[in-house]
Amino acid sequence: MKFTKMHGLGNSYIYIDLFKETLDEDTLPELAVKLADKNKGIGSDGMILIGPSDSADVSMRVFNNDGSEAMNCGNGLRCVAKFAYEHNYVDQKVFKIETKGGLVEATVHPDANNQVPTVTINMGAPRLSRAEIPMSGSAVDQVVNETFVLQDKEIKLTAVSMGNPHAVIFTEDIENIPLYEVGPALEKHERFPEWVNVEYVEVVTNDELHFRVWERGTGITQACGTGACAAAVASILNGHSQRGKEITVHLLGGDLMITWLENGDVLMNGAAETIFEGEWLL
Ligand SMILES: N[C@@H](CCC[C@H](N)C(=O)O)C(=O)O
Repeated sequence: MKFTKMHGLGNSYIYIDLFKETLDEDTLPELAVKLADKNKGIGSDGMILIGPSDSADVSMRVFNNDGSEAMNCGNGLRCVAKFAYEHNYVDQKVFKIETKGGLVEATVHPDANNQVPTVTINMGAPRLSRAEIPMSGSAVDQVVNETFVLQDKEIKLTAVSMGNPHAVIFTEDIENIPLYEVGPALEKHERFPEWVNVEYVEVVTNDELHFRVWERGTGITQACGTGACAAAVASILNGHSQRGKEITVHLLGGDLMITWLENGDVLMNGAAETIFEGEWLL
């Protein structure tokens, strides 16, 4: 089986091209775990499948490195867009990608050699009600700076779905956050029936945020694209940032530019890189 390892700001996945490869559905979770293993596999944050779609130009499926399947992946979308354009699976610079969390629109920005260093994804509108996150409690309510008791301590969180669930916690000191304790405890908390990605955000200015993530099904990663979108939306919902204005999110692996447009959609712009291609022999 041929594969390509790609990353978006250090958030790396093993990409399999289902235009060429055939995989048995039952083996996918186990394959993701094996490929992602840094000692016995290739090493990555998970596995992403790129394939044909009935409703869009290409499709993306995402598996975390614990084998769980996610509905969406922002860094993965930019890499899928780059891959699809560079492999001529699309012939336009603007095209649609199907995810389990819905359809998104990709715009690639190719260089003079027709290679794609950066991509903008229109992620669609964030989903903000508890039912859409999902999170227990009154279905229609939004969760903005809500007090949450976690292991007898109070934290304040804002919940945002970008097709996948995020819990955003604001901090005044990003270098001293209890991510290793709060991340796993909140990720699998019973109030999030599908579990949750956990983000800490420090507001630098109204258009600049520092960001750290504990990803559902993976743990700490260098970057999370949907998480950066959720952080920008949460910053606006909490009155720290402005709608319609680009926000630079500083992640461990680099920067993403996020804009929550007045029409409701969220734009994410950032890098996508190919690391290497290879053949999986096991
Ligand atoms: N790294 C991703 C998100 C991957 C899925 C996530 N861990 C989940 O389970 O929802 C991104 O860049 O958005």
